Amino acid sequence: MTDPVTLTGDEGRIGEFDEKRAEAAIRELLIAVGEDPDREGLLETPARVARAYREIFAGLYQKPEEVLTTTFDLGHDEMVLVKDIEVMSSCEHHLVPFHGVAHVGYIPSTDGKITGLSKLARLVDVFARRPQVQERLTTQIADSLMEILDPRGVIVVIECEHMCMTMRGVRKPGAKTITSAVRGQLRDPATRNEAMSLIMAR
Ligand SMILES: Nc1nc2c(ncn2[C@@H]2O[C@H](COP(=O)(O)OP(=O)(O)OP(=O)(O)O)[C@@H](O)[C@H]2O)c(=O)[nH]1
Ligand SMILES: [Zn+2]
Repeated sequence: MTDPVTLTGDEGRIGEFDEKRAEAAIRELLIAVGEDPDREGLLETPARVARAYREIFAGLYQKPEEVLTTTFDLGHDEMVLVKDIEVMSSCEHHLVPFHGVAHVGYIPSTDGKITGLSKLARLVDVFARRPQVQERLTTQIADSLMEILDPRGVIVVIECEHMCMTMRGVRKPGAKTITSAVRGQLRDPATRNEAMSLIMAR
């Protein structure tokens, strides 16, 4: 078993993942849906699901500044854009997945402070691995980049399919939700259009 981790979400809450409590809750849920948690196939399920949730919500215990630690002063002052970063998140209304891709771009600060490309994908994970709505996921990525890298502009575009709209409820597989957040110089229509055409190019 992994050690308990301290909860350091951006809302400043303090706590840790309570594996025993999660396990008991899953057992209760199985009983509530009319299953028998003591039948052989389900014996390990509460513990397994608890461990799965710990992983799925791991972003609750990470701070964005912890993943954006590697920065370089390269003096590069043009746009940097990483496209098609896989997003795997959980809808906070139904606790089922929504998944798709994120495109994250920024124009570095005037002194050219940039970060490692993989760190942008790690930043997406920090916020995706929490109970989320797509709009908040999008703005949290944009705002934390602005705060930590002090860039001249940021653009975040996310395209996702929500399982709560496919496996239940309205049942519309294939429907995609697109959200965007632009900050700083990327609000300028010409710069924003340049970024959007790079994002849309296949
Ligand atoms: N804005 C937004 N809505 C979301 C997101 N994920 C799920 N939802 C929506 O949250 C809403 C919750 O609506 P409710 O009426 O409270 O729940 P419900 O009865 O399960 O709704 P249905 O999904 O329409 O069956 C639904 O319309 C979902 O499609 C998201 O990331 N952003
Ligand atoms: Zn949902």
